[in-house]
Amino acid sequence: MSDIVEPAPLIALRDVSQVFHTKRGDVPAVRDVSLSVGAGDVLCLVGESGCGKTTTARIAAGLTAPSAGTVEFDGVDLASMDSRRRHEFRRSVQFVHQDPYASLNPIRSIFGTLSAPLRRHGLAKSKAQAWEQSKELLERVDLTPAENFLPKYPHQLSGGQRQRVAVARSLTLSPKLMIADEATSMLDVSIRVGVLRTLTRLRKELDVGFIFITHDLAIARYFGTGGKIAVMYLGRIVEYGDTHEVIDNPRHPYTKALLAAVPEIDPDQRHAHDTGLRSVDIPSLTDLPSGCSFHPRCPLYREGDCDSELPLLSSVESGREVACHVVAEQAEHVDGEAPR
Ligand SMILES: Nc1ncnc2c1ncn2[C@@H]1O[C@H](COP(=O)(O)OP(=O)(O)OP(=O)(O)O)[C@@H](O)[C@H]1O
Repeated sequence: MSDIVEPAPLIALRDVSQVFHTKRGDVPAVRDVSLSVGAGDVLCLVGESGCGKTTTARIAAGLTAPSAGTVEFDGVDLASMDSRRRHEFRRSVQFVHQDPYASLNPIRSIFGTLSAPLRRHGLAKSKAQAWEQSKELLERVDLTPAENFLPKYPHQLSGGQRQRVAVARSLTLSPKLMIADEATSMLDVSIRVGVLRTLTRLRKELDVGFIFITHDLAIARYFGTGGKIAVMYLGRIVEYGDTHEVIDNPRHPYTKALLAAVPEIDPDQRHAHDTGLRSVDIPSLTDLPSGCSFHPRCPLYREGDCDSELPLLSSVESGREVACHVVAEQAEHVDGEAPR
């Protein structure tokens, strides 16, 4: 037996589920999700609105306790952490929200926003030190000359500049894991690219792990280079693998439909707009279809198993997992073929 012990991933969600009890009935927002992110790695979570991306991210950040399953950070179960470890965890995991305007205090200057956590955690001993460190943080996120921005208030900045401040604030406590939830989706396209470039540079420079949530597959492809992607549908992961490989060669019919729905500028590529879906309506989480939740929309639908048996994620090729009866069966046939 080998003595080599694999390091624990930075964060690991194991069989995590989240049910919200509402007047409409129980909403199973996340169902049996398992995923992990290592130090310096990136995982993109993609899928349509309401598929459970934010709930998964909030569970990973310890902002919501899951109804079932466990979350481990650095190998320690969140539920069993003592207050010191929990404090460390809170410092180590930072969330960047979609709307920087809502997440920044309007009556606090940028210096006030950045210096508060530095002073509170004893990282800056004096106002002068806090000023220098805040300046460095703004330079890190390409807001220069930093001293011009520090006295300003959020309303005096553009959307892109505000999001850069939100990113700078998330860096104040030197996190190990950043969770970016649609962090660029509210920005104009031209500004979005600049903020994405900054985030990509930070990812490389700081060696932090990233959970990057987006509904935009082009953005996932750009930011998730060299990382993994998990495609979610109605609370479950339906496809998982290397980001570029999944986007360039999707296997699950839902991932294919998501990619086909991406608008195409080139008129020769217009056929790509045909998603192949049998229905555009997304079923309700309070009244999920039997078997595979995707079966009422699925172009590969097969009566018998798809509408009665839940497909679990299974390996269909090296490094690729797909939750689909038909794709799994096709993969088995390919594997079972006699070598020619
Ligand atoms: N606190 C809550 N109480 C009740 N239902 C909730 C709550 N939070 C989320 N939901 C529901 O859970 C489902 C998943 O929501 P979630 O925000 O995780 O999805 P999402 O993929 O991030 O979508 P979006 O991109 O629109 O934010 C949705 O049906 C949502 O209405």
